[in-house]
Amino acid sequence: MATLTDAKRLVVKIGSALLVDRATGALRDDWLRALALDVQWLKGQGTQVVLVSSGSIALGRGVLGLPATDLPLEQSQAAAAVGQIRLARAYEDVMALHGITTAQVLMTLEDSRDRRRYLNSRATLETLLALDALPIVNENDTVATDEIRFGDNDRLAAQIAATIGADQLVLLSDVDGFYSANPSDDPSAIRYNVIDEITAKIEAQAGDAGSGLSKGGMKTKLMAAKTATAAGCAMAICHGFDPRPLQRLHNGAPATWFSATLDPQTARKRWIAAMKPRGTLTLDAGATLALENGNSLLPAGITAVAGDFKRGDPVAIADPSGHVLGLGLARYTAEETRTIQGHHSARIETLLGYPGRAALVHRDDMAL
Ligand SMILES: Nc1ncnc2c1ncn2[C@@H]1O[C@H](COP(=O)(O)OP(=O)(O)O)[C@@H](O)[C@H]1O
Ligand SMILES: N[C@@H](CCC(=O)OP(=O)(O)O)C(=O)O
Repeated sequence: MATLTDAKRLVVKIGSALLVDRATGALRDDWLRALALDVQWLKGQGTQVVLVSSGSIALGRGVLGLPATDLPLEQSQAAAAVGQIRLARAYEDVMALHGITTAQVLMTLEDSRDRRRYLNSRATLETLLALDALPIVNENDTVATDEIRFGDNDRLAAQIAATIGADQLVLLSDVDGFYSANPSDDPSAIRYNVIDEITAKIEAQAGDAGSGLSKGGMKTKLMAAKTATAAGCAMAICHGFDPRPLQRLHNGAPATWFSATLDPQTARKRWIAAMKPRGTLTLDAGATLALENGNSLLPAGITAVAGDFKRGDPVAIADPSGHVLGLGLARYTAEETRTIQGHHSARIETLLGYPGRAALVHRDDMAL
């Protein structure tokens, strides 16, 4: 079974009920201060951490004097606008005490559906992690309309975990795991320790959210588990209300773990391999060898470009004899590729008139 400190890359989702006091609508400062200790401890062990934090609507509604009931969309968006700025500030203040730089990342569902935006958000998150910043992600509630929103951060967190190839996702909740029935309605319900496969029986056992502040309940947590585990990321649901929940989990606090059956790299390569190519890049012998040695594909090694593709589209990669080696996601359009093919990466800016990325297909975006 997975343990927390095995994770190289960890995504932690924090539900509204943990951050915001239900009775007063105020931020739970002590809890947040203790969370910073958990983050510092994990980073000290070499784990890269991304937080997905809810709480903007719960915080903002208190400030605006809105009721703690379901709000109309415009009011919840207004509450999110007021709450998000406070939430970001609170994280910044508390993490700065430990020398941790925070970064606010606001996402919409479209950012994960559109491949270009998906690749851009992935590159930004990768860069933030490389620069040792702590990304704090939330849905961009103020602009996301009903049809195009995640609506809950359980699925957003799973999407982020899949996007950055995290190996573990922890959902800090107001319940210590997934039970055979909603434990607040059925005291005889039993908690699962490990779920290897999400069967129809398990799906039938998932209920809605219990508290007025929360959105998802177990239904969205199961959807999150499907997304995460299919991307090679193990997922835990555990109780987050008491201080230092991550250290508690590490020390054996009760939880439900959803197992991942493959690693994130393999999952990503399978995902790419299943795509339909929009064009073909033919390589020279040197580039073919470079790819076989695990390198990215540079424009210099391309001898021919077929098809019409946009940035982020899948393209087939062929050796000099036309034999298809595999698939990759292009970082340039077909037109741009034709302009820079056969040229050294240092000349890209001169040829295109704007700076570009050195690799045409990054090795992480390739399935050979
Ligand atoms: N099978 C189940 N096992 C555990 N909790 C369940 C189950 N079905 C429904 N729930 C409810 O889901 C709640 C947790 O989800 P939610 O309220 O959305 O929390 P969060 O704010 O962490 O997203 C639990 O408190 C419980 O009331
Ligand atoms: N984006 C919303 C969070 C929605 C949500 O999933 O809430 P929760 O069930 O408490 O994790 C907010 O910041 O209020």
